[in-house]
Amino acid sequence: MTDLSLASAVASYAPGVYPVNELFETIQGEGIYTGQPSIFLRLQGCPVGCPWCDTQHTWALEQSDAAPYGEVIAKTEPSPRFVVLNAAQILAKFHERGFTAKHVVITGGEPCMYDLNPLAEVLEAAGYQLQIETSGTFPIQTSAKTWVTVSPKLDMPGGLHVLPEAMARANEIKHPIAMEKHIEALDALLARCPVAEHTVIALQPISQRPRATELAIKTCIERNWRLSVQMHKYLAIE
Ligand SMILES: C[S@@+](CC[C@H](N)C(=O)[O-])C[C@H]1O[C@@H](n2cnc3c(N)ncnc32)[C@H](O)[C@@H]1O
Ligand SMILES: Nc1nc2[nH]cc(C(=O)O)c2c(=O)[nH]1
Ligand code: SF4
Ligand SMILES: [Mg+2]
Repeated sequence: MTDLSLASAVASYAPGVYPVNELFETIQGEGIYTGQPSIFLRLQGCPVGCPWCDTQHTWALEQSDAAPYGEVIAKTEPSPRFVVLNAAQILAKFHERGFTAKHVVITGGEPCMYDLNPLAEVLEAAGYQLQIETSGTFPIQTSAKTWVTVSPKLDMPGGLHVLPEAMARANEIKHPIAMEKHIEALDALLARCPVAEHTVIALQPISQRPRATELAIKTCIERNWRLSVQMHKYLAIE
């Protein structure tokens, strides 16, 4: 799928309407909210193309993958099938499914391809707290209260750039790393795009690789940064 056809597929959704690849309740496994019971809403579509991405099934947004809600929630394997839901329908599904978490993680795919304000308005009015997981390559359209986790993507095939305003808005930077050069790239990004004083910085080893994990631990101790280890993968949960 070309970036242009992805962009026009995204633009075909009215504000407040979202293609949902997954909707489930689990424990947040990454970043500062690790351990927090959370509802995960995974939106379809991403043009960034990280070669090690663990959700490559969310990249394409093909109309032929639109599916009924029942099929999407019954998935047992990752697939690009998605259901189109509006904000009120998403909230209704939370109630119907008996979810008890009050923390909602909006991820993807790249959720910031969509205007998340209508969703934030509905969910916050119902007492939910929002967190978004984003690459920082699209303008962040969400409520002021949303916890924004930016996982910067540098030199990825999508050729997109991290936006200075995304870095400035971030409550948390969660940088995936495997090699020393990824830390150097983060240093250069932080010099070019400053973050707020309270912004938490975390390193996340790519795919549990032992050398990446060792490097992340060492660097976090040296810099007084946080370590994020994708706890759900160690626990083999969703
Ligand atoms: C799948 S992405 C979706 C949200 C958004 N596109 C982004 O990249 O932040 C969610 C998080 O998983 C991280 N991630 C994806 N694949 C990973 C991997 N193989 N190892 C470590 N982190 C990974 C991303 O960096 C991001 O922090
Ligand atoms: N448990 C769990 N925690 C997560 N934190 C971020 C995730 C993501 O895919 O964005 C994720 C995920 O897929 N599962
Ligand atoms: S930006 Fe996120 S969803 Fe897109 S390819 Fe990279 S890790 Fe995967
Ligand atoms: Mg994940």
